Amino acid sequence: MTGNRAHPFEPEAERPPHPAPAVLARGLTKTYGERRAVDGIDLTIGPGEIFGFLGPNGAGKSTTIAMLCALTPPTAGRARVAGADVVRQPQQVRRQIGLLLQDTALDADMSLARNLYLHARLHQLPRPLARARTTEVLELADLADRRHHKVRTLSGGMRRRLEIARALLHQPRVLFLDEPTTGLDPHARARIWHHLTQLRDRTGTTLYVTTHYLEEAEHCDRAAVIDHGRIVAVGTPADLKAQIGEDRIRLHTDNDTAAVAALRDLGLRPARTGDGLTLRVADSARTVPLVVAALADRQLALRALAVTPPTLDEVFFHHTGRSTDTDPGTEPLESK
Ligand SMILES: Nc1ncnc2c1ncn2[C@@H]1O[C@H](COP(=O)(O)OP(=O)(O)OP(=O)(O)O)[C@@H](O)[C@H]1O
Repeated sequence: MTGNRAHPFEPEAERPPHPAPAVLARGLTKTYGERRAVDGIDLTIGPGEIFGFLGPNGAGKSTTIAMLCALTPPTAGRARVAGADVVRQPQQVRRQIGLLLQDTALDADMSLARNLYLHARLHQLPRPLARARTTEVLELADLADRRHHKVRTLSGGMRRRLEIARALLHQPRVLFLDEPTTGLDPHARARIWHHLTQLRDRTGTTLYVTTHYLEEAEHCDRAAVIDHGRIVAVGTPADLKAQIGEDRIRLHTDNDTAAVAALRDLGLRPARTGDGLTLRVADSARTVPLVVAALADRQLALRALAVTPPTLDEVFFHHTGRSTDTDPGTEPLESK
């Protein structure tokens, strides 16, 4: 967490003149009956940060967004978004945020420009400003040359860029995007992330992005992992990986059964994978030479050896006990 101030909930006038965090939450909680959908989360997100919010279905992502967007009040705890308190200043919060939900409706038979202009007018932008902002956000979305095309002619990725553009019409300081890449193919997903990064660089907008594609945390400045309403890990992608600090060594020998015994003698816990053995170790640079020497001692021929750093999926698994990884898996031999 960054940028904590001593008195984050002081009234506006008494606050120091430096920019407020884009999002600040302390002990934010939402209960439905007995169920704690969000259970005391703390967040500090800096202006212009791209912040990822990762978690499985039902973890509490949407409820957190709803509280931060002043759409539902917290049961306990406090939050400020763009400097405004979500309970005491909900209108101010709503004016300063953009929200892109998954089922955002665009009129497919209307032109891109018309969709945007009408949306701007709906949100009370005066006509000249609505026209100017329509042109500006079409340029930001890299869709200016299609302004008169009908929405139905767009690809899925372009459509998503148009939806993002629409959420930017009123120049929000913080844009919340709920699963913006869901339903897109990998190429289109990569383009959306490229687009989001450019957008942040050009406008300074803070982006708060939920995703269940774990590899997408790599595009974020920082990400949090939420499970059962609690944040179980937060940091840069590198921090998150370092928190579990385990490299994976995959190896294959001419006699893996004998290799298992050799590795256990070194105090390691090899697991069988489809085509060989896998080890998880804190320090692969130190372990690999020991492994190679131990195998050589037993005259076992090493056919292959590869070291991979932990993936974000492994971070998630480490913290939640669940995984979206389709990897054939590494069952410890002891459990067989
Ligand atoms: N209005 C509600 N009434 C009762 N329980 C709710 C309500 N809204 C959410 N919940 C419960 O709170 C928990 C968190 O839900 P939430 O929708 O925030 O999770 P999520 O991480 O956004 O999941 P998903 O990706 O499936 O939307 C879930 O157990 C859900 O069933």
